[in-house]
Amino acid sequence: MSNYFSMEAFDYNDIQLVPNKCIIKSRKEADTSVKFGNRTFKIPVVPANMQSVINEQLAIWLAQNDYYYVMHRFQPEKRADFIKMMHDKKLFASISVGIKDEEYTFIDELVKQDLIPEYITIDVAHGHSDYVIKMIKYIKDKMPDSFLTAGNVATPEAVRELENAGADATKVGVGPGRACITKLKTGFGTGGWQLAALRMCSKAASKPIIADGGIRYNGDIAKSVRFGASMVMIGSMLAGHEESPGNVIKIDGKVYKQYWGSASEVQKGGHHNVEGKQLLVPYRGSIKDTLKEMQEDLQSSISYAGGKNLQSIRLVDYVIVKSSIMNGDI
Ligand SMILES: NC(=O)C1=CN([C@@H]2O[C@H](COP(=O)(O)OP(=O)(O)OC[C@H]3O[C@@H](n4cnc5c(N)ncnc54)[C@H](OP(=O)(O)O)[C@@H]3O)[C@@H](O)[C@H]2O)C=CC1
Ligand SMILES: Nc1nc2c(ncn2[C@@H]2O[C@H](COP(=O)(O)O)[C@@H](O)[C@H]2O)c(=O)[nH]1
Repeated sequence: MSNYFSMEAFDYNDIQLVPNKCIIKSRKEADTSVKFGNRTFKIPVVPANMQSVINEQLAIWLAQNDYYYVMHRFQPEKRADFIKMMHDKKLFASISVGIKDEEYTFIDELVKQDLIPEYITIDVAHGHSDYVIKMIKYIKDKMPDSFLTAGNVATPEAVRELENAGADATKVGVGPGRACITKLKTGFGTGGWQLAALRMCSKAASKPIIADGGIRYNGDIAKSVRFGASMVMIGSMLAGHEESPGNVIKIDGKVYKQYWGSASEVQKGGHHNVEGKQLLVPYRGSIKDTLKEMQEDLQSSISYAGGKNLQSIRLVDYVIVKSSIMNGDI
């Protein structure tokens, strides 16, 4: 049993990273690329595998442009064709699965048809579970060459157990999401201390971690990297784009897009075990520009870290400033 009472609880708002002497002439020299599985991606950012964030068209564009993506699992019958379509285009396939009985049949069917995705993500709310461990073992047995991420979890114990079961990466974050009401409805999760949870989990991890949920500013990506993330999963900040699946809504001359949680009533089509809500996020133009801006801001972060690549961010000092980083600015 871990003792969390003595743990320092802090979140993205509570931390500032401490600059080091700059060693590059231009921020353009800073390398933001990250290896995840067998591939190298432009930035350590992945749009959330939610139906309000990603669709097939966006997945194709992301894969074509060296961004990591994870397709959602909410149209299960389309997943086999999706893998085939991506492979026909010579692109990598990255899908999500759940843990219900029919998912075992789905994995068997993929193996039978020789449709092996390069990346698989086991995506459930409470990933520290024997049923997730069983699914990890099943997938690694049937598809040993697929890079398997499992989540979501909140503790070092969970990270270790999923890694030991065979997961190639774990996804950390229970309840910090913008569309999340898990923290309110169940009293559990990493809402308000996601960054501290990430720190704790990454100390225990021997494989990559995806930090999932709670990113509100581009600088939070660098903070996630500092505290051990190899990848950062983002929902709300990537949901308001031209390419995003949500409907456009206009109110008083302002333009928004719908963003809904994967455990919301909208997604589930019913009101049992609802742990998510729908909200509006401001329309932000093309996702291409937002991803480019994230890359440029990360290049600046690397420069402030006094290095040339993401590794330099992992080594910087930090200060806990307890919700005062806005300094009255907003
Ligand atoms: N990151 C986060 O904080 C959260 C994310 N989500 C997202 O919502 C989507 C739906 O998630 P989920 O409901 O897990 O998917 P599923 O509906 O596939 O449920 C997962 C399975 O685990 C069982 N289960 C047992 N305990 C729990 C529990 N506490 N929470 C959820 N399932 C449990 C479920 O059975 P039964 O339904 O009968 O209980 C079901 O068989 C996913 O995309 C998930 O990532 C949802 C909540 C939190
Ligand atoms: N508790 C819930 N969490 C959810 C739900 N749908 C998605 N999610 C998680 O949120 C992140 C995205 O977070 P954001 O802060 O960037 O918006 C996503 O990747 C999931 O892990 C939900 O219905 N309930």
